Amino acid sequence: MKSSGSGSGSGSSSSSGGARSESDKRAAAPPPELQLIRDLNGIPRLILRTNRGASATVSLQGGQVLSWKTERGDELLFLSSKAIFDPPRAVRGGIPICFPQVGSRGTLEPHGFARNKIWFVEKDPPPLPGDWTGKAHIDLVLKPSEDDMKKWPHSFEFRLRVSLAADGNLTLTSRIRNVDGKNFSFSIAYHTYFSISDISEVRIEGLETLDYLDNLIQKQRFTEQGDSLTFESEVDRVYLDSNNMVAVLDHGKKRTLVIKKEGLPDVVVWNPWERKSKSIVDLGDEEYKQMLCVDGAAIENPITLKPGEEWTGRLELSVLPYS
Ligand SMILES: O=P(O)(O)OC[C@H]1O[C@H](O)[C@H](O)[C@@H](O)[C@@H]1O
Repeated sequence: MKSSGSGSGSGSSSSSGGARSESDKRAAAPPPELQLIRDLNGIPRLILRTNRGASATVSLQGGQVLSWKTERGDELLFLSSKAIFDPPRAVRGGIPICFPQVGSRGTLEPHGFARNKIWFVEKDPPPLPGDWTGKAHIDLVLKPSEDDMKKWPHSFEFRLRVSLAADGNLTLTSRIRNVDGKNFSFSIAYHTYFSISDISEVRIEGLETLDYLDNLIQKQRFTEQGDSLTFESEVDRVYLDSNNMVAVLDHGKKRTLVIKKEGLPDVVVWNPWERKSKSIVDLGDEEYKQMLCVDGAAIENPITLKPGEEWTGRLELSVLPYS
């Protein structure tokens, strides 16, 4: 577990009385903090905070991000008011990690077992290339149990770094390593539940003209025709081979959630709408209006790793004022 500081603070000594610039104030502020709390079931949760007050909460149950707040305290992720905190069940909301299977495309439980496992904090993970200066982060790791190996007989190490930049951007970096003697293949999704004003007030940009598999029509393939995606009924689709940037424009909340992704060609879009919501015990009947799942994923073409190989995938979430 680590909390990286905000850099060398270069320039912070230049103010000699008078009004200090924003960057001076930030450089002088204490470094980002990492706080440990426990939920009602004793499962540890870690809270990352930036100097300016943005925060993210990560549970060791599932390695699941449960909350992501701006510096003004606005929650950007949806968490159901009916959420059930009863391990090993994944919590309805936040960002569950679907691995090594997404949905029911395979023989495992829906969305695979990673979201139902307790992950461990890793104090000294192998170095991760890239510039992490100024980002508070934690490193988690999941390795298969004997039970997991019975269901999915492949030895892997799944490292997840959750980091929060000084500007509040949230990044989830996954590294999955094959430590087995034979190849294996997997699918993955960051099943991101965004908090929205109202489903009638949002649209998604960045999926226009793409092919998608419609989970509601036997995974049949269609091509998106519209300018941007709006919602009038249940949607459960896997958009294929998308650009590395997708945006959720929320007219009601006057903000745009931006999803940048690497190594994750597909995008799942899910809203259960009224009828399905009523059948989901840990979702309020009307809560479908306040949530929209937009997941960076690798589904259509599962990722294959040879012995010793490692795959990296990254999701970066940010929020902009709506224009
Ligand atoms: O209820 P869960 O197992 O968490 O799944 C919730 C939803 O996740 C994804 O978005 C799938 O595409 C949906 O088919 C599924 O209903």
